[in-house]
Amino acid sequence: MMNSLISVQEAQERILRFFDTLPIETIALENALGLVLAEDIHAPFDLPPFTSSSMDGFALRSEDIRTASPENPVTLRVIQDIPAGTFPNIPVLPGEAARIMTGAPIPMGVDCVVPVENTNAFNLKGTGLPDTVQIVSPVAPGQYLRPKGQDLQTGDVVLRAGTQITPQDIGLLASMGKTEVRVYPRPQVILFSSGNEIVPPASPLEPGKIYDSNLPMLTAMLKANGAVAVPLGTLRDDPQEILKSLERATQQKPAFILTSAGVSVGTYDFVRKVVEENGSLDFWRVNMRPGKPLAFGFFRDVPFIGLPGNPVSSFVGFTVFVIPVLRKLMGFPPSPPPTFTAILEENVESDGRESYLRGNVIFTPTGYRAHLEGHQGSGNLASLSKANALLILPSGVKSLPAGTEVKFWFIR
Ligand SMILES: Nc1nc2c(c(=O)[nH]1)N[C@H]1C(S)=C(S)[C@@H](COP(=O)(O)OP(=O)(O)OC[C@H]3O[C@@H](n4cnc5c(N)ncnc54)[C@H](O)[C@@H]3O)O[C@H]1N2
Ligand code: MOO
Repeated sequence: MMNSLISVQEAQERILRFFDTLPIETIALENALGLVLAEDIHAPFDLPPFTSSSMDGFALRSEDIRTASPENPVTLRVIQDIPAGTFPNIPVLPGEAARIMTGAPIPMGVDCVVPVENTNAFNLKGTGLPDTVQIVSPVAPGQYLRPKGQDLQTGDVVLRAGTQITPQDIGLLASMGKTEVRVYPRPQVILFSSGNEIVPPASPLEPGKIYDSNLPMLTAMLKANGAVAVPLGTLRDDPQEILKSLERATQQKPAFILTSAGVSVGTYDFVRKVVEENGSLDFWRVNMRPGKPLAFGFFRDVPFIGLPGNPVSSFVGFTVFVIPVLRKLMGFPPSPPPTFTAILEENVESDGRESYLRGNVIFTPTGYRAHLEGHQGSGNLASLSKANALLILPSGVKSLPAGTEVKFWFIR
């Protein structure tokens, strides 16, 4: 068999060049979490929209209470009650005060609010409006007011195109009355597992069969990265069935088709063959460990990514190749995943392929320290589940001694 491995970087580039950002869509704000904004957002009005009190207390003229002290309190006439949600129409004149609650608009004529703690009406809960109030200390003009437009002024840029929408952004957009935003939408990805030995977790486990871990794992990885996953079950090792299933998948016009297994050199590895005969195969082997038999091409005119069947290989292949594709489709700028450096606590060996080893990294006062986590066989999901990082050995490196630096990505 001819050895035609391409590097991880070349494989990434060869895949990414066939993808573009998806056409912009307007979607409901509640569905926008995690998506990338495709428009600048300007404040449609000032925020806060009116000057309000920041304390429960009394709104008044600061000059009226300049001399107030516990020994010589100033008594003012209480002329109105301003609960939050109302709008006051009566101005406050010299010698007068309005009872006001946090968030309520201030009336005309006042320039400050005195918190209840500085009055003789310390507990306002459930009390009727008093005729007078005694103020026991002065406050400066402007105190305990939240001025109109303090946070944002009409027309200010609130969020820039390219921002990934967070829960706090959703809160901010809602505070401006927004119900929809223009975003790069979620790509729809159709995925299959494959292999005659694979059965779905609900069914009885007969001899020679194993439960399908890849379809649920890859579905979850797609969702975790913002895509709409459409898992369509397991392809049997039968070229006709694989062909029919892939044809059905193309009718849904997915961003791409993702499969696990059936891409290696086994007698019954038909997935790659069906793609090759009904489209084109760009490459199918990468100089990496695990995850070498990774296939990329087109089935008809739909991009196809075939991940290796070994569950850890599938996980690593998804992390290295599928996440960048999703990010590009969803309008993220091209950038490598956050990469950190740790000191190895043990010797680490590989075979010279670019390697992604399961590790555990802890933070210490002198920086991150890393050790391998469990058996590195690419079928072993328990060690992957236990690991919190993938330790990355560059291509050509067969060993790294304890005490040297290793690059890593967090995976939990
Ligand atoms: N002669 C060679 N044999 C193999 C090579 C090779 O270069 N020469 N590469 C090995 C490597 S590395 C990998 S990775 C696998 C990949 O093979 P396939 O992608 O064709 O996958 P299968 O052979 O069908 O399955 C591999 C392994 O994974 C299990 N599997 C498959 N699907 C699932 C699933 N949905 N859930 C859980 N486990 C799954 C399957 O039962 C096999 O044990 O090929 C090596 N062989
Ligand atoms: O590449 Mo295989 O993925 O080493 O297990």
